[in-house]
Amino acid sequence: MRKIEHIGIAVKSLESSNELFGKLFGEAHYKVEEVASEGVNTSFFQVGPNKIELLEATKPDSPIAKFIEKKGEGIHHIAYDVEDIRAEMKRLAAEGFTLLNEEPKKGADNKLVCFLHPKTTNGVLIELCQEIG
Ligand SMILES: CC[C@@H](C(=O)O)C(=O)SCCNC(=O)CCNC(=O)[C@H](O)C(C)(C)COP(=O)(O)OP(=O)(O)OC[C@H]1O[C@@H](n2cnc3c(N)ncnc32)[C@H](O)[C@@H]1OP(=O)(O)O
Ligand SMILES: [Co+2]
Repeated sequence: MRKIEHIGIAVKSLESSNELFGKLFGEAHYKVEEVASEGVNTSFFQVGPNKIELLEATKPDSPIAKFIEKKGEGIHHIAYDVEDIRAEMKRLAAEGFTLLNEEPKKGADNKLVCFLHPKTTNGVLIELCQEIG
């Protein structure tokens, strides 16, 4: 893993959170993207070298809707940039981590992604991201 690619934050309303985080960071989000396969609307902020992803549920069975119902709004996952996602998935599976998808899937912002079950990572949902070249 090379660096943190983004931190994902679950929010109830993308519109009001875009305003809030825009004020916080002193700069507006640079992108909004729906990822229908995940049941989410996302927006992205660049804060110096760091990227923040806000996530709003688009359907009741979205992971974000379920997370907010149980834990409320807040940090939902940490995503790490990897060079070769398939190699990293193979390495982590061999180390005993539970992968939530067997094949990389299309994420937001031009990435292939894979998630690790938080039960195997001390309660933190981890996302692997590889830039689609
Ligand atoms: C926009 C695309 C992409 C990107 O490009 O960046 C994204 O970031 S998409 C983000 C949304 N997608 C996902 O989160 C996909 C991966 N998540 C899942 O597959 C599921 O959410 C899950 C982690 C397997 C949990 O699903 P499920 O078992 O159906 O839900 P429960 O609500 O029953 O939770 C079980 C258990 O897990 C705990 N949990 C759930 N989410 C998280 C989390 N984000 N961080 C930490 N823990 C989490 C939940 O609290 C339950 O624990 P217990 O109550 O103790 O059993
Ligand atoms: Co993410």
